[in-house]
Amino acid sequence: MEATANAHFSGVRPDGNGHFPFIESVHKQPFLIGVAGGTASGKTTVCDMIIQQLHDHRVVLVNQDSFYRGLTPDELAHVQEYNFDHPDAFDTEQLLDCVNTLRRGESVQIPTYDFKRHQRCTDTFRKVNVADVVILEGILIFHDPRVRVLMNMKIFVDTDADVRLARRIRRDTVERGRDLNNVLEQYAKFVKPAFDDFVLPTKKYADVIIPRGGDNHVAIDLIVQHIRTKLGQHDLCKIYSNVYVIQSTYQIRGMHTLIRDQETTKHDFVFYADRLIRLVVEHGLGHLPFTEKQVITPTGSVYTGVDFCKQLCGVSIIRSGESMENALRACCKGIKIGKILIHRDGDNGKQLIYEKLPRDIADRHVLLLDPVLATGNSAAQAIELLLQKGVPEARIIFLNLISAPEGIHLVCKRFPLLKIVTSEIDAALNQEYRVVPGMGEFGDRYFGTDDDVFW
Ligand SMILES: Nc1nc2c(ncn2[C@@H]2O[C@H](COP(=O)(O)OP(=O)(O)OP(=O)(O)O)[C@@H](O)[C@H]2O)c(=O)[nH]1
Ligand SMILES: O=P(O)(O)OC[C@H]1O[C@H](OP(=O)(O)OP(=O)(O)O)[C@H](O)[C@@H]1O
Ligand SMILES: O=c1cc[nH]c(=O)[nH]1
Repeated sequence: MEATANAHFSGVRPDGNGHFPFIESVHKQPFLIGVAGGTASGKTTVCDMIIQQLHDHRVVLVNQDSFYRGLTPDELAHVQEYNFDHPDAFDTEQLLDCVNTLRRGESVQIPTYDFKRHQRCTDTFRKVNVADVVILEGILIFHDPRVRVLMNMKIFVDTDADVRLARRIRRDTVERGRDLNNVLEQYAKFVKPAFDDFVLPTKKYADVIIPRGGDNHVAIDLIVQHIRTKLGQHDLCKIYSNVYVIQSTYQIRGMHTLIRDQETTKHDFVFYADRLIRLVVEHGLGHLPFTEKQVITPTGSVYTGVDFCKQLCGVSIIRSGESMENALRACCKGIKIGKILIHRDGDNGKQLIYEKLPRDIADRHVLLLDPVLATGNSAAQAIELLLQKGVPEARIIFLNLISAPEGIHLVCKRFPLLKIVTSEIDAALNQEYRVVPGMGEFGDRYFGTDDDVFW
């Protein structure tokens, strides 16, 4: 039963061992942020605030401190002479290995370091799972160019030396039970010179310098906004400025998880596909031109707002595109909706069979509706027809739920002026031109025309 459903939805058949070649998770590289700065500059506070504000994304923190090398018996005997602030005090090779493992989408075991014994805890590790964002934090995290080059964003926390010294004295005496004289001696002998020689020179690599550390709420808000924008951007959005992916949130990921799950019932599939379609439609409408409009409110005051674009229509690609019509009608009262039927001849060839479009379509902005962009052939046929009818390319907005990179390349190269608004970009097409991971045959799942499935 499951195998039937599996083979149907993904268009993939199991190999001789019963494995489905495309059933593997497709990972996206995490966004890597480096946070450097002098001792007790407030790096931890900055990281905590970023994590807190990115609450709807998975964020993991990796401290450079975890990669301190344990001291040898000889070094331990002369611990007062040991320079914990020198780059050699860290096992950077191991840090690099861990970061590369996380970038490959695998979880990793991070060592734990005992500040009291100056030793690694040999039997305790911290398991770090892959996440949307990985923050690397430490005084010398920008020192090694091999680590630096992996970072998507570099932040330097810049706090006055006297503030840092005061915090350090407090932390080391109160939290780490050290003697005040030792703390001051270590600071003068190692911490300060190493800051000048190794930490401060890495400030030039920072993309953002935060004065006053965790107290600087404005800087942290701006950083979080930037990270959010970057997280919502697929690499293809960087290549084609006319591709828009709606901002991913856990809410949206949850809906995608449901519609992509082969075990989701027709009822739930329709419910969650409809919710996502509504979001895509609202987002797409946001790309239409607005004109300024003033109204008088019941308090007699003037409110300066905007007026929605009037000359628009929808065009659905039969049959899956029809699933998007209700959402469009719900947002735009009385909107005209034309239809185009394209017949799939084999898997790659497309033939236009039927069209019924508003007569004045050339004067309208067109929202083209189809939940799946796979090879892009259906969309390209539909767009060609709209252009023949006189619709300017720049007035077409193509709305869909899932796009394959192949379809995006085809449509964007051929029609660079139109806009694509989608809710997720998938990994690829399989040999049968189905989107993977995908959601199977959208039309069959939405309209319940699949007899083989088990619901
Ligand atoms: N005495 C001693 N100092 C150590 C040891 N290991 C690390 N350090 C000190 O720990 C410091 C690194 O951590 P910091 O950047 O100050 O710590 P932090 O808590 O991340 O700092 P902020 O979050 O910026 O406040 C270095 O300056 C080292 O001198 C140790 O085993 N013994
Ligand atoms: O980018 P492409 O490779 O052209 O594939 C995408 C097309 O495939 C699906 O329609 P399908 O032909 O399965 O018909 P349906 O709408 O009746 O399900 C989908 O709704 C698109 O129209
Ligand atoms: O994966 C695909 C490809 C085309 N059409 C679909 O509905 N799904």
